[in-house]
This record gives sequence, structure tokens and C-alpha cells, in this order.
Amino acid sequence: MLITPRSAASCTTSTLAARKRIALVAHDHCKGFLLDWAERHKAALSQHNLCATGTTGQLLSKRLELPIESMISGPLGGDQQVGAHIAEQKIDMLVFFWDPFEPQPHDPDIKALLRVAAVWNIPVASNECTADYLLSSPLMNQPHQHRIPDYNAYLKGRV
Ligand SMILES: O=C(CO)COP(=O)(O)O
Repeated sequence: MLITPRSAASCTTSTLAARKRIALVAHDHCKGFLLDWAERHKAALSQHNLCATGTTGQLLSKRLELPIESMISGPLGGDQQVGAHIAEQKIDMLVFFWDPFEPQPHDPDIKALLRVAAVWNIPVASNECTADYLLSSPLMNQPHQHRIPDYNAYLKGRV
């Protein structure tokens, strides 16, 4: 039996530019890993536009000395802010070292962020190894067409 993706009818494509808009996020026990990873990849990251949740962003800009747009701190709404930017197609890629060992007070926000990243089909790295693979992809520095929800068709079907 051929299984058609449920959302196939309401998808379209969009192009991720060669210069990506990358969001960087890490939970407290993972911040050291993200900072070390980002420092190792500073040259590659400097080719892109970077943003981050509040604390992560402050630490990263100190360490990397690169321009980084810092949003609100995660527990105060930063995950939601990043998620909103993804839904608005203002963020192309998410590197989120979330902590698999610690419960977080803003767990619903974290789930929502990861969900919206899946909805908008952007590349997501949730650990260092995947982040290495992502950054070494040839697609990092070239335009890349990806499938996204067709919002106009979605609305048309609802009103
Ligand atoms: O809590 C976070 C992600 O869920 C990260 O927030 P901070 O970068 O402000 O610590």
C-alpha cells in the first residue's frame, strides 16, 4: 500500500539562503559543550547570522566575539521567541543542546520549540555530534530548497 504523507497537499517549498540564520540554545549543564563547540567552529559560524536565547547568547558573544542577537532567557520566554521566529521563517537552523538529565521549569516551551522546528522542517541539532554533522554539510553554504507548510493553502482550507 502506498502511504501518502498526510500533509502532502498543503506543502510548498522555500529556499534556505547560503548565509543561514542560526539559533543557538543550551541548557545550563550543556552550555560548556555548546561554547566549546561554537569556538571550534567559529570560522564556519562567522559565515552565518547568529542568534541565541538570553544567557546562552551573552556567554557566546563573550567567548566568540561575534555579533549574536540575544533574545529573552529561555525560562522567561526565550524558547517561545525562537519558536516564533522559526514560524515566521526568520530562523533557518536550530542548534539546541537540551539537557536529557535535568527537568526544566519551562518544559512545555522546550517541547513547543522542538515541535515548531519540526513543523517548519528546519535542520535541528540537539547534541554536539549532530551539530558537527550539520556544520560539515555542503548544504550549509549553499541555497537549499526545503519543504514547508503551505500556509495560504492551509488557511484557504479553513475559511
Ligand atoms: O532555557 C533555555 C532553553 O530552553 C536556554 O535559555 P538561556 O540561554 O537563557 O539559559
